[in-house]
Amino acid sequence: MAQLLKKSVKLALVQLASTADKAHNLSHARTKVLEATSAGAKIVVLPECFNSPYGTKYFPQYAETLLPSPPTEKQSPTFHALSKLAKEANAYIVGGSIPELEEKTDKLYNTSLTFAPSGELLATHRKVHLFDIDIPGKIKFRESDVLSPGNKLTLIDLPEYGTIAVAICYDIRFPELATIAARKGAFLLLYPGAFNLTTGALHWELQARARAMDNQVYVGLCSPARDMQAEYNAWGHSMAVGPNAEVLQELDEKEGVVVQELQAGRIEEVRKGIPVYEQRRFDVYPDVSEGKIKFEG
Ligand SMILES: O=C(O)CCC(=O)C(=O)O
Repeated sequence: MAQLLKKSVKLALVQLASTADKAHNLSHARTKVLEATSAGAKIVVLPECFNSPYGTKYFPQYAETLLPSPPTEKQSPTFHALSKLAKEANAYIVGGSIPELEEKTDKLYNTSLTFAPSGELLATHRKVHLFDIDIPGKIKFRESDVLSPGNKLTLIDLPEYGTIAVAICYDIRFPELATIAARKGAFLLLYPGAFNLTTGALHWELQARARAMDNQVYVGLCSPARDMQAEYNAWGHSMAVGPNAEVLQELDEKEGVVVQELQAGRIEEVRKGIPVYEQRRFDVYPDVSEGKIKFEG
C-alpha cells in the first residue's frame, strides 16, 4: 500500500504573541514564519485568530471579506500577506484563522486560509463547531452570539506529501471529523486553536493525543502565546503529536516555534503494530466516513 505521507517533511507550529495592531501582527507573523522555513519547515501553521485579539467583540472589528475570491487588498490584507509570504517562504501556509465577513449575507465566520508555495489559495475552512461553553465560575464563551458555523470538512492535497485536514480549535472535540479525514487518507490533522486556562489544562493535550491515537496519524495544534493582559488568556502549549499518540514536541505558554520532522513510513509502522485499521467491525456499526459528507479543499 502507498504511504500516506509520501516523503518526510518538517512541520512548523508558530505560537505567536499577537497584539491589537493587525499590521504589526502580520509583519510579526512574517518574521516568525521565515524563521521556521529557515529551519527547513515546508508546512507552517499559524494560530487561531492570529492577527487580532480573541473575543466575540473583536470579530466584527477585525473581519475581512474573502469573497469573491481572490479579494482585493483592501477587502483582505491578510489574504494577500499570507499568499505573498507562502511564495517568499516557499512553503505551505495554514493561516491559523481570521474573522471573516460574508458581505452578501452579513454573516461572520471564523475562517482558515491555506496557501501553496506558489501563493495560490488551496482551501478555506470555516469553523464548523462554534465554541459555546459555560463552566460556572470558570469560563463562559458564546461564539454563536456573533459567528455562523461553516458546513464543510476540509481536506487539502499537498502533491509532494499527501493529504492534510484542517479544522479550528473547538472542532477538535468532535472526533468524527478527524476519523473521516483519516479514513479519507489524511496523514496530518491540523488545528489552529486557542484553548484557555480552564479547558487547556484539562483537555488540550488529551484531545491532541486522542485524535492521533484513534486515527494513527500526525496531529498539530497551534495556539497563540499567552497574554495575561488580554481578556482571553490562551493556553499556549502548541504541540506536534505522532501517530502513536506520543507528544513529539511541545512549547510552554510563551511565544515560540516548533519545527518537527514527520517521517514517511511511520504511520504504516504504527498501524502494523496495532492494526485497528484492519480490525474495524463495520458489520456491527456504520463507517462514519461513508455516505453524504460535504468537503471543501
Ligand atoms: O474546546 C475548548 O475548550 C476551547 C475551544 C476554543 O477556545 C475555541 O474554539 O476557540
